Amino acid sequence: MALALEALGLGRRYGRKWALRDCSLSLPTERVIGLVGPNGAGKTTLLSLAVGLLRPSAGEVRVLGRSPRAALADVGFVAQDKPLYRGLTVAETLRMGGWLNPSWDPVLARQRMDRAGIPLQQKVGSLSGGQRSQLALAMALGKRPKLLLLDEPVADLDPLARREFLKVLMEEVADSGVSVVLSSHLLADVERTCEYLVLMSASQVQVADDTEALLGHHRMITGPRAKAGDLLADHQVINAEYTERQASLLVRTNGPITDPVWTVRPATLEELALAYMSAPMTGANTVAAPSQEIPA
Ligand SMILES: Nc1ncnc2c1ncn2[C@@H]1O[C@H](COP(=O)(O)OP(=O)(O)OP(=O)(O)O)[C@@H](O)[C@H]1O
Repeated sequence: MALALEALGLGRRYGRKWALRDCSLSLPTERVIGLVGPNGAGKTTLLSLAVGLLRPSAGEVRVLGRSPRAALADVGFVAQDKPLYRGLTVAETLRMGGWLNPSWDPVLARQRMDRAGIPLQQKVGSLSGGQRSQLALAMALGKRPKLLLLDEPVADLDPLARREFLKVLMEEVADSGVSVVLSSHLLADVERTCEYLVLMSASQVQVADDTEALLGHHRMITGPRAKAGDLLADHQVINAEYTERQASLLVRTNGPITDPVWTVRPATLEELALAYMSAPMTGANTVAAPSQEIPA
């Protein structure tokens, strides 16, 4: 089966600055995939390359096994700024969705508006930011796409609307098998919704894997700072924090940690994301283990 999104050495440069570099990814279908990273990490750039709004400066991206242009009819995209015609009513906007998309599902799009309590006769220009987001999402879902790319779709929804929207997304994945890639800064939402995670920072993908597998491979470890060197030798330390006597380390384990001086517990997704996002980079898509020296 074709992948939802495949990138090979993908990069995009503005002048001399790389917005995205050395990005190689194989994202599976029929999942909700979270794209997480700090401001300026390259998330929007990756999504824009995937829908053909940007051309790569290096490498290649394929969407549903095709070029972005060839896959466009099967891709729903909601851009961060959710562009809509302010002079149209909600009903006119939905009708336009029908004219533009052969696979348009008017019932689904209208249901989304009903569930969000948005009147069909209201002008788009007079909707609140959150209501405009709901409409943009209804337009993307109404297209009945095979792949939905959503750039911070829930950022300006209230908590109830956010929960409702994420529930709808998960239902859509279960019912229609749509694949979803969504960027978000809201780690709690990502933890609840996403079965697969792509962590980005400094214009590079740092790690991409099943959320469960990622959580299974990482541990939070605390113990005596003086013994931290032993761990650095055997496991990949993603992030380390030290007090005078104590070390708190997030590690990617290479096996069980049996030394009783260490307190070992599973990492939360938030700890994992923050650790990778703040880890220094050594090269393409790799995470540097911190220096083998324990800072004084
Ligand atoms: N049109 C542009 N011209 C020059 N630099 C750009 C342009 N668009 C993006 N960049 C730069 O590329 C880098 C990646 O930006 P991008 O918008 O992809 O980040 P992001 O992860 O989506 O950030 P955010 O979470 O803030 O939306 C940033 O350093 C940004 O300043």
